[in-house]
Amino acid sequence: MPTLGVNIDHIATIRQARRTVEPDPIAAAVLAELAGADGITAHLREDRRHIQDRDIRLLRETVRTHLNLEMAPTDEMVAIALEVKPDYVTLVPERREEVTTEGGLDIVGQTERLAKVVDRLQSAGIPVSLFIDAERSQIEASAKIQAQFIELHTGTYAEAPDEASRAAELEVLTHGCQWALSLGLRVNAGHGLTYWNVYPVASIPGMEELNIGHTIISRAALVGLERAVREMKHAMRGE
Ligand SMILES: CC(=O)[C@@H](O)[C@H](O)COP(=O)(O)O
Ligand SMILES: NCC(=O)COP(=O)(O)O
Repeated sequence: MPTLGVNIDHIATIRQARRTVEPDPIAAAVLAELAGADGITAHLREDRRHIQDRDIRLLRETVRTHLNLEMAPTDEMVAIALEVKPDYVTLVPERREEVTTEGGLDIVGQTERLAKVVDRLQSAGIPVSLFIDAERSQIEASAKIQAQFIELHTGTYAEAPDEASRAAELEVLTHGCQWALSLGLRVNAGHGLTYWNVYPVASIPGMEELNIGHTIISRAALVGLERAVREMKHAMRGE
């Protein structure tokens, strides 16, 4: 059964709605860990729409499980990662006008550039995960540039319009995970997972960590963060 990385971006979304100081993502990370989160994920976006640089620096000081910094593969973000030293970095695609991440990073189309970013981070002792679609070519390219992890984009699975297409997407994720493991990659997954769709993905053999945010924070707004995290841990076990 995979571990749970709680993405606290949307605690910061609520704070930024008023450009104020609450709710504090740092407090949210503490509560999430107390409730059983195995890791904390935070996405420092180029436009700082939610997580701020201050949040990342304080999370580094306070997270007791492990800190996953999601970021675009830019010089600015690499410099921040090298300074803060998260437990691992997940490289994700970003477009300023996107509402949320729309797909996986194109490793095949920018292999040389991303190889340099992966090397800079991993040479500094920061393992790198590449957020990709479960396509064989992207998985092979990720192994070629020697990333330690991939994170399979589960958005297409999550947004599947019916049971048949969802089952087909689950097969794609399962085969992608198996292929990645055969190439020596470690495998995480995330994006769009909810209490209702998480169990089949959590059941994929070899899946190491699921990064889940929006659905947990949405439930936390109604029942509290500790309960929302505990219920996600149960949902991942099919309970
Ligand atoms: C890569 C991914 O799917 C998420 O981890 C990402 O953080 C989504 O971006 P927002 O949190 O800004 O929606
Ligand atoms: N990488 C996925 C993540 O961290 C959270 O995505 P979501 O659950 O907020 O869609």
